[in-house]
Amino acid sequence: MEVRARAPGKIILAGEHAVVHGSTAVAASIDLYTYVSLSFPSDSDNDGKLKLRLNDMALELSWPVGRIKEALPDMGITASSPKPCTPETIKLLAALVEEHNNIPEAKITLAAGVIAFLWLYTSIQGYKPATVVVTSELPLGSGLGSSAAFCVSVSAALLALSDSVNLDFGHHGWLSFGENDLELVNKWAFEGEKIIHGKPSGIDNTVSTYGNMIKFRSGELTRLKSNTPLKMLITNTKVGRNTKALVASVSERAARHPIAMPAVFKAVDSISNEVATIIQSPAHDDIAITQKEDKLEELMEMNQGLLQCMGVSHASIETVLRTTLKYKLASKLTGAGGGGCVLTLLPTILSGTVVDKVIAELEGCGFQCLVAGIGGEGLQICFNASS
Ligand SMILES: Nc1ncnc2c1ncn2[C@@H]1O[C@H](COP(=O)(O)OP(=O)(O)OP(=O)(O)O)[C@@H](O)[C@H]1O
Ligand SMILES: C[C@@](O)(CCO)CC(=O)[O-]
Ligand SMILES: [Mg+2]
Repeated sequence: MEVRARAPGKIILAGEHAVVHGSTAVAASIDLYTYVSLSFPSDSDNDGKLKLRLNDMALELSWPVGRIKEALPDMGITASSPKPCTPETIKLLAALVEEHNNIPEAKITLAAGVIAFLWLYTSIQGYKPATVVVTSELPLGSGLGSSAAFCVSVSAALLALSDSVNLDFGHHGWLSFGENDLELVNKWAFEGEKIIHGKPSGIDNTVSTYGNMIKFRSGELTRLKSNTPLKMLITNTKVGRNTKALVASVSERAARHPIAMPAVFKAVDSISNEVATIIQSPAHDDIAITQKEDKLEELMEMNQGLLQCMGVSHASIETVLRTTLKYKLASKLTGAGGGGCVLTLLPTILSGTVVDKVIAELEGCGFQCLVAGIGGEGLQICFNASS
Protein backbone atom coordinates (compact mmCIF):
# COMPACT_ATOMS: atom_id res chain seq x y z
CA MET A 1 0.00 0.00 0.00
CA GLU A 2 1.29 3.42 -0.96
CA VAL A 3 -0.17 6.68 0.26
CA ARG A 4 0.40 10.08 -1.27
CA ALA A 5 -0.33 13.36 0.49
CA ARG A 6 -0.32 16.86 -0.94
CA ALA A 7 -0.36 20.13 0.98
CA PRO A 8 -0.43 23.64 -0.50
CA GLY A 9 1.84 26.62 -0.02
CA LYS A 10 0.46 29.97 1.09
CA ILE A 11 0.61 33.72 0.85
CA ILE A 12 0.24 36.04 3.82
CA LEU A 13 -1.96 39.00 2.87
CA ALA A 14 -1.31 40.82 6.15
CA GLY A 15 0.34 40.28 9.51
CA GLU A 16 3.51 38.17 9.10
CA HIS A 17 5.96 38.45 12.02
CA ALA A 18 3.46 40.45 14.10
CA VAL A 19 1.41 37.21 14.29
CA VAL A 20 4.32 35.59 16.17
CA HIS A 21 3.82 38.34 18.80
CA GLY A 22 0.05 37.86 19.18
CA SER A 23 -1.34 40.04 16.37
CA THR A 24 -3.92 38.95 13.81
CA ALA A 25 -2.78 37.83 10.35
CA VAL A 26 -4.64 36.89 7.15
CA ALA A 27 -3.39 34.10 4.88
CA ALA A 28 -4.59 32.12 1.86
CA SER A 29 -3.49 28.83 0.35
CA ILE A 30 -2.13 28.83 -3.21
CA ASP A 31 -2.43 26.13 -5.86
CA LEU A 32 1.20 25.00 -5.64
CA TYR A 33 1.71 21.82 -3.64
CA THR A 34 4.28 19.69 -1.88
CA TYR A 35 3.72 15.96 -2.51
CA VAL A 36 4.87 13.17 -0.20
CA SER A 37 4.59 9.46 -0.95
CA LEU A 38 5.07 6.80 1.73
CA SER A 39 5.37 3.06 1.14
CA PHE A 40 6.51 0.13 3.26
CA PRO A 41 8.67 -2.58 1.65
CA SER A 42 7.36 -6.08 1.03
CA ASP A 43 9.22 -8.92 2.84
CA SER A 44 11.29 -9.63 -0.30
CA ASP A 45 12.65 -6.09 -0.72
CA ASN A 46 13.02 -5.15 2.94
CA ASP A 47 16.60 -3.97 3.47
CA GLY A 48 15.89 -2.64 6.98
CA LYS A 49 16.32 1.00 5.94
CA LEU A 50 14.34 4.20 6.20
CA LYS A 51 14.91 6.05 2.92
CA LEU A 52 14.08 9.69 2.31
CA ARG A 53 14.28 10.93 -1.27
CA LEU A 54 14.18 14.74 -1.57
CA ASN A 55 13.65 15.28 -5.28
CA ASP A 56 13.86 19.09 -5.10
CA MET A 57 17.31 18.89 -3.56
CA ALA A 58 18.41 15.92 -5.67
CA LEU A 59 19.27 14.09 -2.45
CA GLU A 60 18.59 10.59 -1.17
CA LEU A 61 19.20 9.96 2.52
CA SER A 62 18.91 6.66 4.34
CA TRP A 63 19.34 5.16 7.79
CA PRO A 64 19.28 1.55 9.03
CA VAL A 65 16.20 1.58 11.29
CA GLY A 66 18.14 -0.40 13.93
CA ARG A 67 20.63 2.46 14.16
CA ILE A 68 17.84 5.06 14.61
CA LYS A 69 16.36 2.95 17.42
CA GLU A 70 19.73 2.62 19.10
CA ALA A 71 20.47 6.37 18.88
CA LEU A 72 17.18 7.58 20.38
CA PRO A 73 15.77 7.15 23.88
CA ASP A 74 12.78 4.77 23.89
CA MET A 75 9.92 7.18 23.21
CA GLY A 76 7.20 4.83 21.99
CA ILE A 77 4.72 5.66 19.23
CA THR A 78 2.62 8.71 20.13
CA ALA A 79 0.75 9.20 16.84
CA SER A 80 -2.50 10.30 18.49
CA SER A 81 -0.91 12.77 20.93
CA PRO A 82 1.50 15.21 19.27
CA LYS A 83 4.37 16.36 21.43
CA PRO A 84 7.37 18.64 20.99
CA CYS A 85 10.84 17.36 20.22
CA THR A 86 13.12 18.22 23.17
CA PRO A 87 16.42 20.06 22.54
CA GLU A 88 18.29 16.87 23.61
CA THR A 89 16.44 14.77 21.03
CA ILE A 90 17.06 17.43 18.35
CA LYS A 91 20.81 17.01 19.06
CA LEU A 92 20.57 13.22 18.79
CA LEU A 93 18.64 13.50 15.52
CA ALA A 94 21.15 16.05 14.16
CA ALA A 95 23.96 13.58 14.91
CA LEU A 96 22.03 10.83 13.07
CA VAL A 97 21.61 13.09 10.05
CA GLU A 98 25.36 13.81 10.02
CA GLU A 99 26.42 10.24 10.74
CA HIS A 100 24.72 8.58 7.81
CA ASN A 101 24.47 11.22 5.18
CA ASN A 102 26.78 13.83 3.77
CA ILE A 103 24.55 16.80 3.17
CA PRO A 104 26.53 19.21 0.95
CA GLU A 105 27.47 22.55 2.56
CA ALA A 106 25.27 24.45 0.06
CA LYS A 107 22.23 22.49 1.25
CA ILE A 108 22.91 22.73 4.98
CA THR A 109 19.65 24.59 5.88
CA LEU A 110 18.00 21.41 4.73
CA ALA A 111 19.20 19.60 7.86
CA ALA A 112 16.43 21.16 10.01
CA GLY A 113 13.81 19.78 7.60
CA VAL A 114 15.38 16.31 7.76
CA ILE A 115 15.46 16.43 11.58
CA ALA A 116 11.77 17.42 11.56
CA PHE A 117 11.07 14.50 9.23
CA LEU A 118 12.86 12.01 11.52
CA TRP A 119 10.99 13.33 14.57
CA LEU A 120 7.61 12.98 12.83
CA TYR A 121 8.50 9.56 11.40
CA THR A 122 9.71 7.97 14.64
CA SER A 123 6.86 9.47 16.70
CA ILE A 124 4.11 8.33 14.30
CA GLN A 125 5.49 5.15 12.70
CA GLY A 126 8.28 4.09 15.07
CA TYR A 127 11.20 2.20 13.53
CA LYS A 128 9.67 0.57 10.43
CA PRO A 129 11.67 0.48 7.21
CA ALA A 130 10.00 2.62 4.53
CA THR A 131 10.57 4.77 1.48
CA VAL A 132 9.43 8.39 1.57
CA VAL A 133 9.62 10.60 -1.51
CA VAL A 134 9.14 14.39 -1.39
CA THR A 135 8.55 16.62 -4.43
CA SER A 136 7.42 20.24 -4.39
CA GLU A 137 6.03 22.77 -6.85
CA LEU A 138 6.98 25.52 -4.35
CA PRO A 139 10.24 27.43 -4.36
CA LEU A 140 11.99 26.41 -1.11
CA GLY A 141 12.85 29.06 1.47
CA SER A 142 11.09 31.88 -0.42
CA GLY A 143 8.18 32.89 1.81
CA LEU A 144 5.52 30.67 0.22
CA GLY A 145 5.36 28.28 3.17
CA SER A 146 7.45 25.41 1.79
CA SER A 147 8.42 24.29 5.31
CA ALA A 148 4.79 24.14 6.42
CA ALA A 149 3.66 22.30 3.26
CA PHE A 150 6.51 19.83 3.89
CA CYS A 151 5.51 19.26 7.54
CA VAL A 152 1.78 18.98 6.74
CA SER A 153 2.23 16.53 3.85
CA VAL A 154 4.76 14.39 5.76
CA SER A 155 2.53 14.28 8.88
CA ALA A 156 -0.54 13.42 6.79
CA ALA A 157 1.15 10.57 4.89
CA LEU A 158 2.51 9.10 8.14
CA LEU A 159 -0.82 9.39 9.95
CA ALA A 160 -2.78 8.00 6.97
CA LEU A 161 -0.98 4.66 7.40
CA SER A 162 -1.27 4.65 11.21
CA ASP A 163 -4.15 3.52 13.42
CA SER A 164 -4.83 7.06 14.60
CA VAL A 165 -7.02 8.32 11.76
CA ASN A 166 -10.27 7.24 10.20
CA LEU A 167 -9.99 6.96 6.41
CA ASP A 168 -11.61 5.14 3.50
CA PHE A 169 -8.67 3.15 2.05
CA GLY A 170 -10.78 2.08 -0.93
CA HIS A 171 -11.40 5.67 -2.09
CA HIS A 172 -10.13 6.48 -5.58
CA GLY A 173 -8.53 9.87 -6.24
CA TRP A 174 -7.78 12.72 -3.83
CA LEU A 175 -9.54 12.53 -0.48
CA SER A 176 -9.91 15.13 2.28
CA PHE A 177 -9.46 14.34 5.98
CA GLY A 178 -12.32 14.74 8.48
CA GLU A 179 -12.20 17.58 11.03
CA ASN A 180 -10.62 15.58 13.89
CA ASP A 181 -7.96 14.08 11.63
CA LEU A 182 -7.16 17.50 10.15
CA GLU A 183 -6.64 18.82 13.66
CA LEU A 184 -4.26 15.95 14.46
CA VAL A 185 -2.23 16.50 11.26
CA ASN A 186 -2.08 20.24 11.96
CA LYS A 187 -0.77 19.65 15.49
CA TRP A 188 1.99 17.31 14.30
CA ALA A 189 2.92 19.70 11.47
CA PHE A 190 3.23 22.49 14.04
CA GLU A 191 5.72 20.36 16.00
CA GLY A 192 7.71 19.90 12.77
CA GLU A 193 7.57 23.66 12.04
CA LYS A 194 8.95 24.35 15.53
CA ILE A 195 12.06 22.34 14.63
CA ILE A 196 12.51 24.26 11.35
CA HIS A 197 11.40 27.77 12.49
CA GLY A 198 12.24 27.96 16.19
CA LYS A 199 9.16 29.98 17.16
CA PRO A 200 6.41 29.65 14.55
CA SER A 201 2.99 31.20 15.10
CA GLY A 202 1.30 28.18 13.48
CA ILE A 203 -0.35 30.21 10.70
CA ASP A 204 1.59 28.53 7.86
CA ASN A 205 0.82 24.93 8.85
CA THR A 206 -2.81 25.88 9.62
CA VAL A 207 -3.52 27.46 6.22
CA SER A 208 -1.70 24.60 4.46
CA THR A 209 -3.83 22.05 6.35
CA TYR A 210 -7.22 23.74 5.97
CA GLY A 211 -6.72 25.62 2.67
CA ASN A 212 -8.90 28.59 1.61
CA MET A 213 -8.47 31.92 3.35
CA ILE A 214 -8.03 32.29 7.10
CA LYS A 215 -7.66 34.85 9.83
CA PHE A 216 -5.32 33.66 12.56
CA ARG A 217 -4.47 34.99 16.02
CA SER A 218 -2.73 33.28 18.97
CA GLY A 219 -3.38 29.79 17.57
CA GLU A 220 -7.08 30.57 16.85
CA LEU A 221 -8.31 30.01 13.30
CA THR A 222 -11.27 31.81 11.69
CA ARG A 223 -12.21 30.73 8.16
CA LEU A 224 -12.92 33.65 5.84
CA LYS A 225 -15.42 33.71 3.01
CA SER A 226 -14.09 35.90 0.24
CA ASN A 227 -16.79 37.56 -1.84
CA THR A 228 -14.58 38.68 -4.70
CA PRO A 229 -11.74 36.78 -6.34
CA LEU A 230 -8.39 38.38 -5.59
CA LYS A 231 -5.66 38.28 -8.18
CA MET A 232 -2.11 38.55 -6.91
CA LEU A 233 1.15 38.61 -8.79
CA ILE A 234 3.87 36.77 -6.86
CA THR A 235 7.42 37.90 -7.57
CA ASN A 236 10.23 35.72 -6.32
CA THR A 237 13.32 37.90 -5.81
CA LYS A 238 15.33 34.64 -5.65
CA VAL A 239 17.26 36.12 -2.73
CA GLY A 240 17.69 33.22 -0.30
CA ARG A 241 16.72 33.69 3.34
CA ASN A 242 15.87 31.68 6.37
CA THR A 243 12.64 32.14 8.30
CA LYS A 244 14.13 31.02 11.63
CA ALA A 245 16.82 33.75 11.53
CA LEU A 246 14.34 36.46 10.46
CA VAL A 247 11.81 35.56 13.18
CA ALA A 248 14.63 35.64 15.75
CA SER A 249 15.83 39.06 14.49
CA VAL A 250 12.35 40.58 14.95
CA SER A 251 12.16 39.16 18.49
CA GLU A 252 15.57 40.69 19.28
CA ARG A 253 14.40 44.08 17.98
CA ALA A 254 11.23 43.73 20.11
CA ALA A 255 13.39 43.04 23.18
CA ARG A 256 15.51 46.16 22.44
CA HIS A 257 12.41 48.39 22.00
CA PRO A 258 9.79 47.10 24.46
CA ILE A 259 7.51 50.14 24.04
CA ALA A 260 7.85 50.95 20.33
CA MET A 261 7.64 47.45 18.87
CA PRO A 262 4.36 46.42 20.57
CA ALA A 263 2.85 49.58 19.04
CA VAL A 264 4.02 48.38 15.61
CA PHE A 265 2.50 44.93 16.22
CA LYS A 266 -0.77 46.53 17.37
CA ALA A 267 -0.96 48.62 14.20
CA VAL A 268 -0.47 45.43 12.14
CA ASP A 269 -3.28 43.78 14.12
CA SER A 270 -5.68 46.59 13.10
CA ILE A 271 -4.55 46.34 9.46
CA SER A 272 -5.13 42.55 9.37
CA ASN A 273 -8.58 42.89 10.89
CA GLU A 274 -9.49 45.54 8.33
CA VAL A 275 -8.16 43.35 5.50
CA ALA A 276 -10.32 40.44 6.75
CA THR A 277 -13.42 42.66 6.93
CA ILE A 278 -12.90 44.04 3.42
CA ILE A 279 -12.29 40.60 1.93
CA GLN A 280 -15.60 39.38 3.36
CA SER A 281 -17.67 42.45 2.52
CA PRO A 282 -20.13 42.08 -0.37
CA ALA A 283 -19.39 43.83 -3.68
CA HIS A 284 -22.23 43.71 -6.18
CA ASP A 285 -20.81 45.80 -9.00
CA ASP A 286 -17.53 46.91 -10.57
CA ILE A 287 -17.45 50.18 -8.61
CA ALA A 288 -17.74 48.32 -5.28
CA ILE A 289 -15.04 45.85 -6.35
CA THR A 290 -12.69 48.71 -7.30
CA GLN A 291 -13.36 50.43 -3.96
CA LYS A 292 -12.49 47.20 -2.12
CA GLU A 293 -9.30 46.77 -4.14
CA ASP A 294 -8.26 50.41 -3.51
CA LYS A 295 -8.59 49.89 0.24
CA LEU A 296 -6.69 46.60 0.14
CA GLU A 297 -3.88 48.26 -1.83
CA GLU A 298 -3.56 51.00 0.77
CA LEU A 299 -3.52 48.47 3.62
CA MET A 300 -0.85 46.40 1.84
CA GLU A 301 1.33 49.51 1.56
CA MET A 302 0.78 50.32 5.24
CA ASN A 303 1.67 46.75 6.24
CA GLN A 304 4.83 46.88 4.11
CA GLY A 305 5.88 50.10 5.89
CA LEU A 306 5.53 48.35 9.26
CA LEU A 307 7.48 45.32 8.01
CA GLN A 308 10.25 47.79 7.16
CA CYS A 309 10.00 49.01 10.79
CA MET A 310 10.57 45.41 11.88
CA GLY A 311 13.73 45.25 9.74
CA VAL A 312 12.67 42.43 7.42
CA SER A 313 12.60 44.19 4.05
CA HIS A 314 15.52 43.87 1.63
CA ALA A 315 17.03 45.82 -1.30
CA SER A 316 15.55 43.28 -3.75
CA ILE A 317 12.07 43.73 -2.20
CA GLU A 318 12.43 47.53 -2.48
CA THR A 319 13.26 47.10 -6.18
CA VAL A 320 10.02 45.17 -6.71
CA LEU A 321 8.06 47.85 -4.81
CA ARG A 322 9.57 50.67 -6.92
CA THR A 323 9.00 48.79 -10.17
CA THR A 324 5.34 47.98 -9.49
CA LEU A 325 4.67 51.52 -8.20
CA LYS A 326 5.62 52.85 -11.66
CA TYR A 327 2.44 51.09 -12.85
CA LYS A 328 0.49 52.42 -9.80
CA LEU A 329 0.38 48.92 -8.30
CA ALA A 330 0.73 48.24 -4.57
CA SER A 331 3.00 45.51 -3.21
CA LYS A 332 4.17 44.02 0.06
CA LEU A 333 6.57 41.24 1.01
CA THR A 334 4.95 37.95 1.97
CA GLY A 335 6.21 35.37 4.46
CA ALA A 336 9.34 36.10 6.44
CA GLY A 337 10.88 38.68 4.05
CA GLY A 338 14.63 39.35 3.85
CA GLY A 339 14.36 38.49 0.13
CA GLY A 340 11.95 35.75 -0.94
CA CYS A 341 8.57 36.66 -2.45
CA VAL A 342 6.60 39.89 -2.90
CA LEU A 343 2.83 40.18 -3.54
CA THR A 344 1.34 42.70 -5.94
CA LEU A 345 -2.43 43.17 -6.12
CA LEU A 346 -3.66 43.02 -9.71
CA PRO A 347 -6.92 45.01 -9.78
CA THR A 348 -9.80 43.52 -11.80
CA ILE A 349 -9.83 46.46 -14.23
CA LEU A 350 -6.09 46.22 -14.98
CA SER A 351 -5.50 45.33 -18.63
CA GLY A 352 -3.59 42.21 -19.60
CA THR A 353 -1.12 44.41 -21.50
CA VAL A 354 -0.13 46.26 -18.33
CA VAL A 355 0.27 42.97 -16.42
CA ASP A 356 2.54 41.69 -19.21
CA LYS A 357 4.62 44.89 -19.08
CA VAL A 358 5.08 44.73 -15.28
CA ILE A 359 6.06 41.06 -15.47
CA ALA A 360 8.53 41.76 -18.29
CA GLU A 361 10.14 44.59 -16.30
CA LEU A 362 10.36 42.50 -13.10
CA GLU A 363 11.79 39.53 -14.97
CA GLY A 364 14.25 41.92 -16.62
CA CYS A 365 15.59 42.59 -13.09
CA GLY A 366 16.28 38.85 -12.73
CA PHE A 367 13.14 38.10 -10.67
CA GLN A 368 10.67 35.31 -11.38
CA CYS A 369 6.92 36.04 -11.58
CA LEU A 370 3.94 33.77 -11.17
CA VAL A 371 0.19 34.27 -10.91
CA ALA A 372 -1.11 31.55 -8.59
CA GLY A 373 -4.70 30.59 -7.83
CA ILE A 374 -5.61 31.75 -4.32
CA GLY A 375 -7.71 30.06 -1.65
CA GLY A 376 -8.01 26.50 -2.99
CA GLU A 377 -7.97 23.08 -1.36
CA GLY A 378 -5.93 22.32 1.74
CA LEU A 379 -4.40 18.96 2.58
CA GLN A 380 -5.52 15.87 0.61
CA ILE A 381 -4.39 12.25 0.36
CA CYS A 382 -4.64 9.47 -2.18
CA PHE A 383 -4.23 5.68 -1.69
CA ASN A 384 -2.68 3.38 -4.23
CA ALA A 385 -3.69 -0.13 -3.14
CA SER A 386 -1.91 -1.92 -6.00
CA SER A 387 1.61 -0.99 -4.85
N1 LIG B 1 10.34 20.00 -0.63
C1 LIG B 1 11.20 20.05 0.40
N2 LIG B 1 12.18 19.12 0.52
C2 LIG B 1 13.02 19.18 1.54
N3 LIG B 1 13.01 20.12 2.53
C3 LIG B 1 12.09 21.07 2.47
C4 LIG B 1 11.13 21.08 1.41
N4 LIG B 1 10.34 22.14 1.60
C5 LIG B 1 10.78 22.77 2.72
N5 LIG B 1 11.82 22.14 3.26
C6 LIG B 1 12.52 22.53 4.50
O1 LIG B 1 12.09 23.86 4.85
C7 LIG B 1 13.18 24.80 4.81
C8 LIG B 1 12.70 26.16 4.28
O2 LIG B 1 11.84 26.70 5.25
P1 LIG B 1 11.69 28.25 5.53
O3 LIG B 1 10.69 28.36 6.60
O4 LIG B 1 13.01 28.91 5.75
O5 LIG B 1 11.10 28.85 4.16
P2 LIG B 1 9.59 28.84 3.62
O6 LIG B 1 8.76 27.97 4.50
O7 LIG B 1 9.64 28.51 2.18
O8 LIG B 1 9.16 30.37 3.77
P3 LIG B 1 8.17 31.05 4.88
O9 LIG B 1 8.40 30.32 6.16
O10 LIG B 1 8.63 32.49 4.96
O11 LIG B 1 6.82 30.92 4.30
C9 LIG B 1 14.21 24.12 3.92
O12 LIG B 1 15.53 24.59 4.20
C10 LIG B 1 14.04 22.65 4.31
O13 LIG B 1 14.65 22.38 5.55
C1 LIG C 1 7.27 35.24 9.57
C2 LIG C 1 6.06 34.40 9.93
O1 LIG C 1 5.10 35.26 10.56
C3 LIG C 1 5.37 33.84 8.69
C4 LIG C 1 6.24 33.03 7.79
O2 LIG C 1 5.47 32.59 6.69
C5 LIG C 1 6.48 33.31 10.88
C6 LIG C 1 5.31 32.62 11.58
O3 LIG C 1 4.23 33.18 11.69
O4 LIG C 1 5.55 31.49 12.06
MG1 LIG D 1 8.56 28.29 6.57
